[in-house]
Amino acid sequence: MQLIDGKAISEQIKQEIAAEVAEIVAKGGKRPHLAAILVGHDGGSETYVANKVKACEVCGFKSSLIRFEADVTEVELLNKVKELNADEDVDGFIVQLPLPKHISEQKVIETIDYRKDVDGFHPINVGRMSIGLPCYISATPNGILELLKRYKIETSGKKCVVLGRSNIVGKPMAALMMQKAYPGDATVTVCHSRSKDLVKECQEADIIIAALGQPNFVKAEMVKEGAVVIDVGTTRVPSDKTKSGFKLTGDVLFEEVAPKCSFITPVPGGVGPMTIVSLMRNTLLAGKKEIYK
Ligand SMILES: Nc1nc(=O)c2c([nH]1)NC[C@@H]1CN(c3ccc(C(=O)N[C@@H](CCC(=O)O)C(=O)O)cc3)C=[N+]21
Ligand SMILES: [Mg+2]
Repeated sequence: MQLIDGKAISEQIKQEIAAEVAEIVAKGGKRPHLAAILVGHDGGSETYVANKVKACEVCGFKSSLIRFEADVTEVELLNKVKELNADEDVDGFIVQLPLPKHISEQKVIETIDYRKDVDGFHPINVGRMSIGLPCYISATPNGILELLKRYKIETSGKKCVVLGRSNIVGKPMAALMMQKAYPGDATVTVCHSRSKDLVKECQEADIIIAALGQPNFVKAEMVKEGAVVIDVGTTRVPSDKTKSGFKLTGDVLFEEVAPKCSFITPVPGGVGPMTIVSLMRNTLLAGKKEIYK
């Protein structure tokens, strides 16, 4: 069994990005600038956004954090999005999800200029991704592709089961794993809460990508000997054993599943850090205007 070290790879990629930024700046080019909008004080969102700001520092990016209280109106938030769309200094920006119930996430995403949508959530980027055109690919699926690549994991002709059908992970992940490329060329099955034979599908899978948000959902009996297991889950489960009072828990019952795997990602230290690094890479592309002018 080989542990996929997302943390180590993410550190390596950040150094690669930092070197490229240093070169750009030395030649008189512009330092990439990522802005993030954070609404409310959700613990998970606070941590993820703080990690993004830290990663910007390591990569040599400029970063701006814009905060709103949870009772911000949709109009106020949309106005800030429009302001960032028009701000020539900002190369890319994200609005951290989830948003409070009174705000339409879809409306916010569609208001972001797709040329600055470094999350890759705008329908133009999603559409371009699904037909293989240059675009911003959403960070978590892209981070997973990078892990498969760096560990030289074979995907062509493999049976890949994606658990979960969210717009930000499950759907794009399935589209990417079936594309004519490496990583890709897999036979993809998507399972979700209404699937009838989820256990059987998993048992037949060469690659399982678990993105349901249900802690410890994937058990040993669901996994074939020698399978590759990618765990996207990051649920904060209460725990009295940690200082923070919670334990970050994946969708895979790691202790039980790991011995059966050829490769597995841990939580934390697997997909999460790669998600952040993918966002950094998209921001670098935005700064260089490589995808859209
Ligand atoms: N607009 C938007 N873009 C996102 O990309 C986005 C989002 N909203 N909302 C929530 C999800 C989740 N997500 C994670 C980012 C980093 C870690 C991460 O850094 N995880 C660390 C540990 C973090 C910790 O200590 O809690 C790890 O797994 O090792 C996890 C999850 C981005 N998302
Ligand atoms: Mg789901």
